[in-house]
Amino acid sequence: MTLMMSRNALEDYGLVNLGTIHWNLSPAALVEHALTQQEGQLAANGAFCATTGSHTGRSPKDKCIVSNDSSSSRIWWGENNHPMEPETFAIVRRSLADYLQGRDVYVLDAAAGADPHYRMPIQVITELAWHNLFARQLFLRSNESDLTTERPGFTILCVPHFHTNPRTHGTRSSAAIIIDFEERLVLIAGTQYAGEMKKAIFTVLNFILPAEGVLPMHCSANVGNSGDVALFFGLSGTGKTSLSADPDRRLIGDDEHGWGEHGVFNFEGGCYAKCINLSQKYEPQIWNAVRFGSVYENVVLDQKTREPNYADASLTENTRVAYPVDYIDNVITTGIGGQPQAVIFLSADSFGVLPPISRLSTEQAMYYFLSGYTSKLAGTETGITTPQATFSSCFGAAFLPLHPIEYANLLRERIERYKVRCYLINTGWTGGPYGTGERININYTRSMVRAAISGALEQVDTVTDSVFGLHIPTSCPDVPGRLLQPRQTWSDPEAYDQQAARLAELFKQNFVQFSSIEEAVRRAGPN
Ligand SMILES: Nc1ncnc2c1ncn2[C@@H]1O[C@H](COP(=O)(O)OP(=O)(O)O)[C@@H](O)[C@H]1O
Ligand SMILES: C=C(OP(=O)(O)O)C(=O)O
Repeated sequence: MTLMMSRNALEDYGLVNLGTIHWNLSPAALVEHALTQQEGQLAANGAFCATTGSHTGRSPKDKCIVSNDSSSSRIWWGENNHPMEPETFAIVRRSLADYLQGRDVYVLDAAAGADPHYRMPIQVITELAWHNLFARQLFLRSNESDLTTERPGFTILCVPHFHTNPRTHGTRSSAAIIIDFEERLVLIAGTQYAGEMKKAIFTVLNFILPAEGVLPMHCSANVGNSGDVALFFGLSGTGKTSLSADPDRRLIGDDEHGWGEHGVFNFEGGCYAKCINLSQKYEPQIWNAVRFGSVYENVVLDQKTREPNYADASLTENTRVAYPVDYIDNVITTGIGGQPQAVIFLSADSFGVLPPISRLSTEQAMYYFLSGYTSKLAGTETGITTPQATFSSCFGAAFLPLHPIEYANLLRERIERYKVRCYLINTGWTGGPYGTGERININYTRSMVRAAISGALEQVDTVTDSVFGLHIPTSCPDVPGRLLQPRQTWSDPEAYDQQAARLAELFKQNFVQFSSIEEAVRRAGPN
C-alpha cells in the first residue's frame, strides 16, 4: 500500500527514469548509504555527522510561496514570504526532475501532527541518504492511519546539490525553498541545511491549521507530574530545546506545536538541538540523546578519535544534532498534552536591558508576542555572525504565512479561556550588552522557569520597570536578587538608561505595523 502511494506520487511530480528508489529504509541502512555517498562520517558516539560546509543557515530571500489564486489573498507577504508564479514553480520542478534522472532517491513516508484529528501524512523524497535519516528522526513515523486518512498529505522534494539559477529559474538566489499549497508540494534546492525540511512543513501547518481552529506555535512544550503543561516560545537559539529538556518534567516536543480543542500536540517526532558548546554538566539530557541514529550537522570531529569537539565553530555556530524525541529520557511518547497553564516567551536580549524574568498581563502578553523581540543568534541565518536585535512576530515570523494578528488573537482567546500564567524571560545578556556583559547563566534561567511554572512567583511582590512597564518579581528561589533588576547589574547605570531608551524606541517603531490592534495592547508596550 505504502509503495503504491509512493510510486504514484513520484510520477505525479514528473519523477521518472530515476535510479534506484530506496523506500522507507531503516536508520542503519540510511547510515550505510550516507557513508557510501561520502556525505559525512560516524562519530565515536555512533551519531552520523554530516558536513555541509559553512552555508548551513537559511537566507531570508530564498523562501517563496506559489501565489496562485487560492493562497494569494490569505498570505502575509511580510519580508519572509516572496510570491512566485505557478509557471516559475513548474520550471524549477522540471529542472529538479531532469537533474534526478538516473540518480538514486530516498523516499520516506512520515507524518506531522501528533493529534489524530489533525495528523497530516507527508512524503519526503531526498537526494541524500542522511537527509532521509534526518526526516525519519524528526517527523512522526508513519502508521496505518496515514494510509487510510481522508486528510490530504504534503510532499517534500529535497535536492540540495542542484543549485537554481536566478536567470533561468526565476529564483532569488542559487537556493530555493518553495511551497505550493495547491499542489501540496515543497521544493528545496541548493541548500543542505536539513532544518529547511522541518521548517517548511511548519510553515505549511501554520497556514492550514488556523482555519481548523488550531493555533500553531513556534514553541517547545513539557508537562509536570500533575499534568501542568508549559509552553516556551522563542526564536532560534533562545532556549526552547535546552529549557524544555528538564529531568523533572516530561518533554512533549522541542520546537513546533499546535494548541487545539483537546490541548497541545507536537507536530514532530524528534528534536533539533543546537550543540555549540554542548556540555554534559549543563545539558545532560541532550548530551545523552546523541547516539546511533542521531544526526549531527557540522559538528567537527577529531580525525583520529572521532570524538566531537563541541567548542569548534569553524564550520558554523549553528551546529546541530537531530534525534527522535524518545532519545530524551522522560518524554510523552504520544506527543499530546493537555491545556497549558504557563506560557513563557524567551527573548535573548543582546541589549542587556530586559529583566531576566517579568510577569505579563494578557495585554502585555499580546504586545510582546506580536513584537517577538529577540536577537538573531549567530549561525542560523546566513550572514549573522554576532547577535542582532530583531523583531520576529510570534517569535517565528520566518514561518508565518498568515498575518501575526491572526495567531495573536488565537493565543489571547486561549490565555483568557484557560487563565494561563504568562512570563517573559530574557535568556540573553546581563551586566551590559553583548560584548560587555555576559549571557545569563542557564542554571539561573532554569530556576526562573521552574518558579514561573510552579506558580511560586504569583504571590511575590513585583516592581514595575519604568521604561518597559514590565512587572519584575523582587525575588525568585535560587536566583540572586540583584540579577533580577538589570539596571543593578550594569557598572554604569546611566549607560543602562540610554540603552533601555534605545530599545524602547525600536519597540515603538516596530509596533507601528500593528496599529489596528486595540489600544489596551498598544499601550502595554514601553512608554
Ligand atoms: N540562559 C540561557 N538560557 C537558555 N539557553 C542558553 C542560556 N545561556 C546559554 N544558552 C545556550 O543557548 C542555546 C539555546 O539553544 P536551543 O535551546 O537549541 O534554542 P532553540 O531550541 O530555541 O533554537 C544552547 O546552546 C544553550 O546552551
Ligand atoms: C531549526 C530552526 O529553528 P530552531 O532553532 O528554533 O529549532 C531554524 O530556525 O533553522
